[in-house]
Amino acid sequence: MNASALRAVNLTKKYGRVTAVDDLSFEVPAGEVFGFLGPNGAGKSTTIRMLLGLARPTGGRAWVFDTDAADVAVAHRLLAYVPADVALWPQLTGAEILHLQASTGPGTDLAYRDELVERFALDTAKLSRTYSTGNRQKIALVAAFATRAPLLVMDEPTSGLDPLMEREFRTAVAEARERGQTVFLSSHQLAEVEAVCDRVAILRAGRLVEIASIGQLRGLHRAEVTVSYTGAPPPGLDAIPGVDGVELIGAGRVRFSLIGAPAPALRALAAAEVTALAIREPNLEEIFLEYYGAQDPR
Ligand SMILES: Nc1ncnc2c1ncn2[C@@H]1O[C@H](COP(=O)(O)OP(=O)(O)OP(=O)(O)O)[C@@H](O)[C@H]1O
Repeated sequence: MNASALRAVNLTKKYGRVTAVDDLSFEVPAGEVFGFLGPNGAGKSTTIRMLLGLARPTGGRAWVFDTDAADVAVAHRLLAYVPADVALWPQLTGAEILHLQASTGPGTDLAYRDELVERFALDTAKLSRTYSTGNRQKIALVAAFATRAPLLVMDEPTSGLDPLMEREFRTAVAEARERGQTVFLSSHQLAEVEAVCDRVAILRAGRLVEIASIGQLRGLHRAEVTVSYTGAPPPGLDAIPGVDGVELIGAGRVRFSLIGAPAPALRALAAAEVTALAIREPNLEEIFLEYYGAQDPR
């Protein structure tokens, strides 16, 4: 089997004059938990629809492992999908739906599924038409996590979940990773992506603006450094590459932002009598805002 669980090459989708996805290429190695981020209208759902064979690309191609994404009969044996708006058969109970999905999908671990039903606090005896949005989402999540499909594709899967269930979701993603499943997770919940993903792709106006591990992303963005010292302030900070916004904040404290390797700044600090040093790395939300900040994404 191919070492890539998902591969997009020059994937493009135009709707009339709107280019929803523009020449997108990326690869998700098997076993990775991959975050797919972007503001509203960036092209995430359109990309997912092409990866699932639900929309035909205007240009480019996508593969699910070795299978062309358009060959849905084969590709969908390798994946489980949780859509953003979960629609269930209204006249079936949760249990009946889980049974149906286990018997038609790519193979289900029934014991694990029953454990997930407990952990997600689902009452599966109810008719699904009585379920809230969050409960419909939980049925779709339980059905997907319990499959042995090597790839799980999830589009905004936790938007309707409360914080306790969000925690279960994170645990279930970690368990999927331990089993070697690949998870492709489109999300607006940046703390969640930060907590569970190995790498993230950031999309803007249909184009890939960044693809990197969370650690690499932090390295590309500003960290905030606060230094306490006695005696004279550390000299020459302003002139150090990567150092910006040097600011004396009260007696014996200086703050500045830092991009890149900290070694030159640390050498300058060594000339002062430093009593405390704090480096706060940006979180994913701050990084995201730096990409999208003041600008209109479209
Ligand atoms: N069927 C369609 N016909 C015309 N334009 C479309 C269609 N589907 C999507 N678009 C346009 O393509 C662009 C990308 O939309 P898409 O739904 O993929 O974004 P998204 O990143 O998933 O957004 P969100 O976070 O709001 O779900 C938008 O400008 C949207 O208006």
